Amino acid sequence: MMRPSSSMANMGKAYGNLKRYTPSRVTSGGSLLRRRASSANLSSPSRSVSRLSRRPSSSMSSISSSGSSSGDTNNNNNSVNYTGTIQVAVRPRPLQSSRSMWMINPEANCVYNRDAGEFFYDSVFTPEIDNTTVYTKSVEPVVSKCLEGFNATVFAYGMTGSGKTYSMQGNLGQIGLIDLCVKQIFRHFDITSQKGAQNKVTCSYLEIYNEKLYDLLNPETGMRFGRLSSLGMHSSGNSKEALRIRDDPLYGVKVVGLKEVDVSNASSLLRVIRRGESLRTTGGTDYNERSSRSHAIVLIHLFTKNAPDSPETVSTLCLCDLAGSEKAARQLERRQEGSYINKSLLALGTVIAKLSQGSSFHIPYRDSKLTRLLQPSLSGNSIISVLCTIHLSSQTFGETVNTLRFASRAKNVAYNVKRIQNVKSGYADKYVENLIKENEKLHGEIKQIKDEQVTKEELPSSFGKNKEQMAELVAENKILSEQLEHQKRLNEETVMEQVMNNNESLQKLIQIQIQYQIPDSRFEQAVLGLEQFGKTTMMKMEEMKSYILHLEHKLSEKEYNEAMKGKEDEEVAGKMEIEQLKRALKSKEIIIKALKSTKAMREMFKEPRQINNEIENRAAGGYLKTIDSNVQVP
Ligand SMILES: Nc1ncnc2c1ncn2[C@@H]1O[C@H](COP(=O)(O)OP(=O)(O)OP(=O)(O)O)[C@@H](O)[C@H]1O
Repeated sequence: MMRPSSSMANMGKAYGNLKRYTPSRVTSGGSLLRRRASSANLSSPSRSVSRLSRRPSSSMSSISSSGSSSGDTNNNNNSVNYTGTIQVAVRPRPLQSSRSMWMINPEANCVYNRDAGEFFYDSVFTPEIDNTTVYTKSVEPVVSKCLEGFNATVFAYGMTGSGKTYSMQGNLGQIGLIDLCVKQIFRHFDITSQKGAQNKVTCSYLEIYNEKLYDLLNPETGMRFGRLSSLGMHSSGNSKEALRIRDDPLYGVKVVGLKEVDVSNASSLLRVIRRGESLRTTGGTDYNERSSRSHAIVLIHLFTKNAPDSPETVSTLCLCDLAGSEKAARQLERRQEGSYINKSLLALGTVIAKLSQGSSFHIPYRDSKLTRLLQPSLSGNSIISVLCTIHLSSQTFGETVNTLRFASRAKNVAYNVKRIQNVKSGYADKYVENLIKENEKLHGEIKQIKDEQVTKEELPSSFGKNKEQMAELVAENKILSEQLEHQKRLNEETVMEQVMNNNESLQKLIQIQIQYQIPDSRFEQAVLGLEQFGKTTMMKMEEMKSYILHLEHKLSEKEYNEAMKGKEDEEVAGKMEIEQLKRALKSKEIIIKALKSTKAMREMFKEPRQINNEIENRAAGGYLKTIDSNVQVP
């Protein structure tokens, strides 16, 4: 925790008393380069100048006195450039107690803390300063430039409860910066219209709530929102219609369907803005009873023609009251909102940091809706003034340091704004030409998306179906193969049955032969054939045993059951098959038994035959020899 030094004990009273400074650790010098992205203003004609621009020297950083204008390099006499860096002002909110951790010196435009160091800006205000003073010093010059035809952006940045809304919107006793802008614009137009100028003003108002864009001037969503609000459901924001952002060939970024209201004077513009403000999402937090839960952006479009035949100047004044960064709130809804707010502010911080470093790499504008919307302004196509509001208490030390660092980085971001005047000839053509191109591009994109959808939706699904069918076929094929195999075995079984019958007959014959001791070579051959058959049968039985095991195993397998799903009949058939095979095995065991007995009989038969042979050999000499030599014992 930071501890104020004794010399700082009375710092609350010491605003403006800081006399000596050391070089800032935080405030960067003016040697930074940054690459200007191809840019276009949110609601003004595209100015896609892409070049490296060096941060102007300090003398150039004041718009009112030193902003430099130079002739446009594209030889368009109607185009003028304005170069500078973001103007940064710091405004502390008055402290409840008299103790402050910070020293403020408005003469030196410095904020100081012993631990955090010194921070220098274009303007540093004391806490008691009013909105009008803030306006005169840091906003009025920007609006003046906007009235000359340059795009301008003013935004308030700071932690929750630090005074952003108080500054931008004001309160009952304090006129806000937005109102002061409106007054300045119409004061100027009143004067110029008396000199024959034609002016037109339109206004849009939107908020970014939980990373969604809502039109604060849309009566439909407004009414719906109002009704829900009266029911105490306003803060969900889900009922409101979210708007989309899209790239625009002419304006760089465009909010699709955002209402643009024509206003003829200051009071009607202020009425419109009040209406939008009333619809903005707010809620109570630990730091602020009426905390803004969204980033609110007012867009005032100015169209000026100094004479009926002179070109029209178009510029946009973008006024943003950002939601404040905050620590995790107790309430779930506040926490969720806070997380969106913090993420978008982080994205803004990252973009500002990259721009201030002169990064020529990718600037992550698309990381949040806020940076996406502010892209045309931040990418150098708008004069920017940032009002950073801070707390001076010790509890908010970390947040204050973060805000001051953000402010220091913003100070280094340069812009090179081009004023374009709508010359009758050429501009309209260019506009139409751009629209045609955009239209063609969109057609192409739609076609591509459709094609992709066809590919995504049809091919994979048909492929999926094929895959399913394939799996089914494989399973069916397996089942059919098994059935075929089964049939073959059944056939073999039938054959074997016949053989068994034959065997029985043969056995009978053998018995007769043994009984009557009839020497006959046919018996010999028959016995040998039976032996051979027995061997084959044994082999087949082994095969069948393993086949039965295989089938039983398969039946227990999940995959097999899956394939058999819905085919209970087949499952029953499988079981029957096993039963049949078991029966066949039993029969074959009987055959083997029979064959064994046949063999035994043969042995028995052989002995008397040998005896007989010997007798007969002796008697008839070699008769059976010929027969024996023909017999091949396996
Ligand atoms: N400079 C100031 N002078 C007097 N009162 C102030 C000042 N700044 C802020 N306040 C008061 O502090 C309270 C919070 O201010 P405000 O609502 O403007 O904060 P905020 O930064 O907009 O907060 P959030 O981000 O939560 O919306 C308000 O009651 C406001 O009147």
